[in-house]
Amino acid sequence: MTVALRESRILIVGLGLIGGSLAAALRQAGFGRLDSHEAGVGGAVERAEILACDPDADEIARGIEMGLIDRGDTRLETMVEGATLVVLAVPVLAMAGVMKALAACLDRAAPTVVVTDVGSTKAAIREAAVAAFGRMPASLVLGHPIAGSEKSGVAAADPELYAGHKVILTPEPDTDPAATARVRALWATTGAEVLEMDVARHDQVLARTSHLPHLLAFSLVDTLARQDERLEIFRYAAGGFRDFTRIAGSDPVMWRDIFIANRDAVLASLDDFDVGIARLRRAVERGDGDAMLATFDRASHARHYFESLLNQTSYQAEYQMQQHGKLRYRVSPGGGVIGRIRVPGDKSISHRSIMLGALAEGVTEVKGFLEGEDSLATLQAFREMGVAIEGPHQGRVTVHGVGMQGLKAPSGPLYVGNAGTAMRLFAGLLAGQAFDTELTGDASLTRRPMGRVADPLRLMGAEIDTAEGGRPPLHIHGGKALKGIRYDMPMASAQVKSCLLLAGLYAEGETRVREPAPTRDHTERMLSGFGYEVHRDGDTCWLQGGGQLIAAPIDVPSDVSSAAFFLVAAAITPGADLVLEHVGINPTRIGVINILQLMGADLRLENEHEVGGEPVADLHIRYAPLKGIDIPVDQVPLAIDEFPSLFVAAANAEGTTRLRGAEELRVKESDRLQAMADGLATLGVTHTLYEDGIEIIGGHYGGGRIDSLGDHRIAMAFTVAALRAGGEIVIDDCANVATSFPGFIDLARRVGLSLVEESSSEEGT
Ligand SMILES: O=C(O)C1=C[C@@H](OP(=O)(O)O)[C@@H](O)[C@H](O)C1
Ligand SMILES: C=C(OP(=O)(O)O)C(=O)O
Repeated sequence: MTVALRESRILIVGLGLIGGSLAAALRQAGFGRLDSHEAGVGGAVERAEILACDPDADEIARGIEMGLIDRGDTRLETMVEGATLVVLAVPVLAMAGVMKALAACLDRAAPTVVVTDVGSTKAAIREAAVAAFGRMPASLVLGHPIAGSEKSGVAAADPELYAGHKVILTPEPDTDPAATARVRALWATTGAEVLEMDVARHDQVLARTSHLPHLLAFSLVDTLARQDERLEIFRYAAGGFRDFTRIAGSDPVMWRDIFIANRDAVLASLDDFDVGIARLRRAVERGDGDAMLATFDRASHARHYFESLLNQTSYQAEYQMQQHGKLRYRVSPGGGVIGRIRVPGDKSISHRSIMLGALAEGVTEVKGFLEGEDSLATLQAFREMGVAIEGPHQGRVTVHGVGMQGLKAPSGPLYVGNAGTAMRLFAGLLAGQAFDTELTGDASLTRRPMGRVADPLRLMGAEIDTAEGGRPPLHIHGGKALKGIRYDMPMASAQVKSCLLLAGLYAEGETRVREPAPTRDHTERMLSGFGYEVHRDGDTCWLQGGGQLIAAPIDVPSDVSSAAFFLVAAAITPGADLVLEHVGINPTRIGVINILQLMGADLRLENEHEVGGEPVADLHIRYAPLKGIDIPVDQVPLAIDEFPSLFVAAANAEGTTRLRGAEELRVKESDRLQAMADGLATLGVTHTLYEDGIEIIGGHYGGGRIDSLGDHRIAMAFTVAALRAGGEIVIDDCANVATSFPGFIDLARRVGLSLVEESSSEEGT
């Protein structure tokens, strides 16, 4: 928790860009302004002050002139007296001298003085502190604001320099927590986000993410400049050069110091870089396009992932937000549904293809992989754990399996965006690893229940921390010996079942899961396809831990959950005649087909065959009037993701459609019962909402504006509803359609819907 900044006198030692910007940010936040009274809690009257000490008297004069500091001096001993917080903002190599000087005059400071620094490397500064003070003082909290600019000097001070940036503090085990809290308060006041890590980790992380890129930028610019003495070449330098080398304009002295101070960690990161660049060099030499593509591809995905991590949103959605603000669909009423289309690959199977491929011995070739954000998040997470994955390229992915024990600890949290499947299956798989992991997701996923997996995993011996109410993030402690359990699932969930089976691979003995109703069995099928024995007897499946997976090719069928939107579109539109090719018709997934047929849809399965252990067919649907039905309760888990579109079918059926026993819909990407009920109400569809279901009376309905709540399936369901609406339907917050159905808009237009995508920043908001 961050406490408020209560210092009465802050002394900044070293008034350059970093120290000056700190003063500017504090001033901007109101600290030490004439009209403010931060000093002292209980009514002290003195105004808080910012003082500076710098060897350059001109810098101090400029600082005073700019209103950043109250006064300053070139001698430390005259300034320390009365300071409550001292910030050392001198170059890294000057730190040792300053620490010594400080140690000599600290008795003049307030008894509770806290000292911190801003140095970019920490081990060398800790050494300097120990040399100066004889040990690390409990009131010295080392820190590093990760912000900077290629400019230098107090004249370039920027009050916004730290806003939204990270500041890493590296307290020691015996650092006074109250001192840490005060340094936190200092940085929080500048608008920075304050984190803590240990010194060694800080130096490694910074060597890779900051020091190495600076070294490369300095080197590249220098190499090119030397080759062309008149610098003629820079006349032709385009954006790529500018983007890559901006940081080569940074302060040379500061960077010299950093490379001296963080020598070992920088050399280690340079060694890694050498290996990578040598590999690329060989690929270029040999004209090995595949190798180049594999590298560029991994890098490009990693870059997008990095972006999304920063923004904590799924990556296409994030890109979309950056470019256009929030995405909205504007769907004209009417339209036809005619043609022959193929929807993208199955999301559930795509997730699993990467997971099992990564843990297998050998290389798994996947085709038909869903290039949606959910399954891409799974793919990226395995890259983070050291698995080489090529692609995806038009649905083809090559996973170089590392074996059951071959995953490496990721260097940070694994961010799985919007994907519940990824988080829950990962929980099981990661519980069995030797290393710790943290699983995070976007705002929607962070609201979803994870106790359903954490609780049974704990029974197996896993150690998992969740946020309040069993919500993400999940902290999974590695190195725990798991034991097989017999588990009666309280809800019909394939995610929970799959999570436990994956943990069971790492558990001693047998892991048995009983499901209250059949749920999708892709995990079991794929495990069998990878040579791992999975048994089933009635409602229970089980496996023995300790086996291994052998890579096998995977052909991912089209996703019946995506096909569902077009099945419903055709089912409700007079004159419709549509073929959906190569759709997965696994018996645990065909609830939507069964329900539509019960409602009277003219829906036939053609060209049925099997690919890689999963049945597929072309689905041929023509318009026929629908009638309301009571949805058989045994169909609910088999159609769990298809209800948003089925509700639209119900709104177009004659009579009443009743659904009960579907309380699971309340814990999906949104509360889908509520979200659909609200949208149907907007369109004027008569319905009654229950805790576990809904009754919908079919009939005519109008247009309106719908909030999809960022739920992909709500957005697509109401798009389809427009085919029979009396007016235009506008749907907000649609970017997450890309999580499961990239290209939805194009296919919708291709079959005959009329819609445009627009951003909420455009006219007519
Ligand atoms: O195992 C899977 O791939 C899935 C299982 C279902 O979730 P539950 O297990 O929570 O029902 C489903 O809603 C989800 O889209 C995918
Ligand atoms: C519920 C869904 O997915 P997940 O649980 O993986 O987020 C879905 O795709 O409808």
